[in-house]
Amino acid sequence: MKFANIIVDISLEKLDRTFQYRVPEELQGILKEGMQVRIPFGNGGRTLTGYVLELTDTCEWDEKKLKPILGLAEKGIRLEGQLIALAAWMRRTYGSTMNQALKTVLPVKKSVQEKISRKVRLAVTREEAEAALAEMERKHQTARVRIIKALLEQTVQDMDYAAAQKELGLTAATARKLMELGLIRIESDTIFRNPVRPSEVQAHPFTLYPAQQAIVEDVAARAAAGDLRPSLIHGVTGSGKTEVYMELIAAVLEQGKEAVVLIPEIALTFQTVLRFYRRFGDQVSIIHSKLSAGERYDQFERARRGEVKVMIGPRSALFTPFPRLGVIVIDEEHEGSYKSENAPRYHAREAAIERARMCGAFVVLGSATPSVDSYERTKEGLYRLYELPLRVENRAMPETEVVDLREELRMGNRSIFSARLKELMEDRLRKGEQIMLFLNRRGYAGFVSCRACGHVIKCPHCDVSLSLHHGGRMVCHYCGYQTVQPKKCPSCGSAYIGAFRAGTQQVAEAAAKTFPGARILRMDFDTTRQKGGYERILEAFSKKQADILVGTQMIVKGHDFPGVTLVGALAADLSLYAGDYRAAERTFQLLVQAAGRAGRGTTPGTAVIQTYSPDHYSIETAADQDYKAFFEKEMAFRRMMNYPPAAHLMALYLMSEDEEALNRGAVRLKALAMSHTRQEIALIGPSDAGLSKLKDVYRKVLYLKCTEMNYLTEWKGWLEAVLPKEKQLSTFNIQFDMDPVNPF
Ligand SMILES: Nc1ncnc2c1ncn2[C@@H]1O[C@H](COP(=O)(O)OP(=O)(O)OP(=O)(O)O)[C@@H](O)[C@H]1O
Ligand SMILES: [Zn+2]
Ligand SMILES: [Zn+2]
Repeated sequence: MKFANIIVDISLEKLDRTFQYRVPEELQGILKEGMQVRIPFGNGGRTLTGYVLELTDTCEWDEKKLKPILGLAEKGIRLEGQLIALAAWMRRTYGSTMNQALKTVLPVKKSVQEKISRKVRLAVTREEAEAALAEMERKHQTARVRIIKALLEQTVQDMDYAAAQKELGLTAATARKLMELGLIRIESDTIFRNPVRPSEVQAHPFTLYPAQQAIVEDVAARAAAGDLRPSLIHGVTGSGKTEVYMELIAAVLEQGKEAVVLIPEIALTFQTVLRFYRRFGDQVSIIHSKLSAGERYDQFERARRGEVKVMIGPRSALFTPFPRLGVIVIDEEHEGSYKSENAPRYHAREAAIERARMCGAFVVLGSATPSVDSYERTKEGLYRLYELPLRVENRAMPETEVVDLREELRMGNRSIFSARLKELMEDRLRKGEQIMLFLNRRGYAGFVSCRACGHVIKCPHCDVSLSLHHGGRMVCHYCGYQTVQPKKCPSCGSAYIGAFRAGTQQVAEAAAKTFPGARILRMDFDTTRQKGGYERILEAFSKKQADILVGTQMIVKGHDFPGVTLVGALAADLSLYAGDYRAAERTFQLLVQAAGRAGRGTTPGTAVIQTYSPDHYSIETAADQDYKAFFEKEMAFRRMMNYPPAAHLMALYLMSEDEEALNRGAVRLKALAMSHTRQEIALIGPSDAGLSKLKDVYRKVLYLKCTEMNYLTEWKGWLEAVLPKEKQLSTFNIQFDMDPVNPF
C-alpha cells in the first residue's frame, strides 16, 4: 500500500479528520493499521506522532505534494494502536464513519467534570488496619497515618474521596500507595461494591468434575500450543459452565495476563457478579449501562493501570484497555444484545475474536442454546466444540409439556390459560411453590394466524410471516411483498383468523381473576422503566413475596429462583412468527432457557409450552430439549433460503422524516445498487422495516445476500464512496447492518 491515512490526536473531538501521507520504501510491507508513526506536520517543520488508521493505494490529494512518513514511533503495535486497528476493522466490516468506530472502542475522555461521589473504604479488618497503622506510625508515614486513622474513626467505614482530599490532604500518590498495600479501596457508588472481604475469597471452592476438568485442560493446552480457534462450550443450564470459565481465567491471571467476561446486561445481576468476587476478590471490576461516561472511563483507566484484572460487563466491556489480555469469555453467546444497535453495528462475538487475534488471546463462548452461527462454525472446524450434557450433581432436567391451543378452542376454552396449565398452577399455589408465566416478546407488528388450525400467513418468497399493518395490509419485511388480510383461513376456511396480540398486563389481569388471592408480580418494559424497578421485582420474587411472576422474556434469562417449579410459556407463537429469519432460533432458545428456570432447587420442575403450532420443529425440539435436532432442521431452512450462516445478508437501513422522499430514495438506491452488483449478489426489497415509523422517522430496508462476505464489504465500500455524490440520497440517513440479528 502506497498511502496511509493518519489520525493525529485521538483525544480531539474531530476523530474523522485524517491526514494522508506517503508510505516510504523502507516501511512498505511493514506498516500496519494501528501503528504509531512520526510525521511532519504543517509548514513550520514540526514533527508529530499519529496512528495509522488505514492503508490504501488511492491518493486523495495531489500525490506530488504528499509528505512521507518519517518513521515508526514504536516498534509493534501498542494497546492504543490495537484498539484503533480494531476500530478500523469494525468500520470496514460493519460500516460506519471512522468517528463512530473510534468512539466505540476508545472511551471518550472526561471533558466536563462530572460530579461522581467516590468513596474511600477500608479493605481489611479493623485489626489488620490497626496493625498497619502502628507500623506506619513507627516509620513516620504521616500522610498515610492520617487517612487510616480517619477511616478507623469512621463509624460507617467509608468516607467521601473529595472530602478526604480537602480535609485530610489525601493525594493521588498516597491513595495509590494505600491501595497497593491492600489497605483501602476507592469506589464510586454506582458500581457494584465488592461485598466480599479478602479473607473470604476462595481460590479453589470446588474440585471440578471430570467433564469440566477435561475442557479446562484441553482449552489451556490448545492455547499453549498456539491454537487460538475460539472454543464453544455447549452446556445445558446448570451444567457448570461458569466454573469452567473461572478456572480458565484463574490460569490466565497466573500467567500475569487479564480477562474480559461478557455477559448480557440482563444477567448482570448481583448473584453472578458475587461469584466472580468470591473467586477473584478485588481483581474484579464491572461495567454496566448505568455507569456514566466518566465512570466508565475511570473503570477503563483502572484496567489500563493494572489495578483490576477481570472486567465483567455487557458488550462494551470488550474494549477494556487491558495491556496483556489473555482470554475473552462470552457467556450466553447466543444473546441478541451482543449485536450493537448503533453504527457500527458490530457483533461482540466477532469483534472479540478479532481483538483476541490481534493480541494472542483466546476466546471462550458458552451457552445452553448456542447460536446457529457459532454451532455451524464448530462443524466447519473454525471453532472447537465442547459439551456438558448433564446438570451438576445429576439434577433432573425439567419436564416439558406442549399444549395445543387449537384443541383448547375446540373444547371451548378461550382463556389465556389452557386447562392443563390452569390445573398445574392450582397445584403449585396449593403447595406454596412459585410460578413464572411469560410471553415471548412479540414481533413489532402482529402476524395473522388461524386459531382453529394454526395456519400462519407467510411470504411466498421469503418464508417468514407477514406482518399486519394498518388498513389490513400484510407486509413482508424482507422483500416488500404485500397482500390484504383474508377474511377466512386459506387453509381450513375458519373465520377465526386474525392478528395475534397479547400483553403482559392482560395476562396479569387474567391470572388475578382466575386465581383470586394469588400474589402476582408483573415485570416488563412498563414496570421496570424506573431506576431499580427491575431489581426490586426480582428481589421481591426471590424472597417469595409473590406466587406468580408475569413478564416478557426478560424474566427467563439467567435468574435463579429455587422456589419456581412451574414455568408457563403462554404463546410460543409470538416469537415464532416475528417475521424475520431468526424467529425460530430465538423461539427455541427462549423456550429452552425458560424451561431451564423450572426446578433449579431440589424439587423438579415442569414447563408448559402453549402454542398453535405444536408441530413446528422449534417447538418440538425445545420440548425435547434437543439442540442438535433443532440445529439440523434450522440449518436446512437457512441453506434452502440462503440466510446466514449459509450466506451473508447485509441490510441497508434507510431513514427519513419525509416519507415521500424516502420512498423515492429507496427506489433510486436500488437502481444505483443494481448498476454495481455482481451476479453473485442478490438484491431484495426495498420494503418497510418491521418498525416502519419510529419517533416520526420513516424506515425502509434493502437487503443484499451473498455467500461471499468479501463481495458485500467491497460493495459497501463502493456505496460509501459514491453516496456523497448522490444528491437524492445524501439527504437521508443510511446505515449498514451485516448479518442482522435483531429485527429492525
Ligand atoms: N465442580 C463442581 N462441584 C460442585 N458444585 C459445582 C461444580 N461446578 C458447578 N457447581 C455448582 O453448580 C451450579 C451450576 O453451575 P454453574 O452456574 O457454573 O452452571 P452454568 O452452566 O453456568 O449454569 P447456567 O447456564 O444456568 O448459568 C452452581 O451452583 C455451581 O456452584
Ligand atoms: Zn385455519
Ligand atoms: Zn418476502
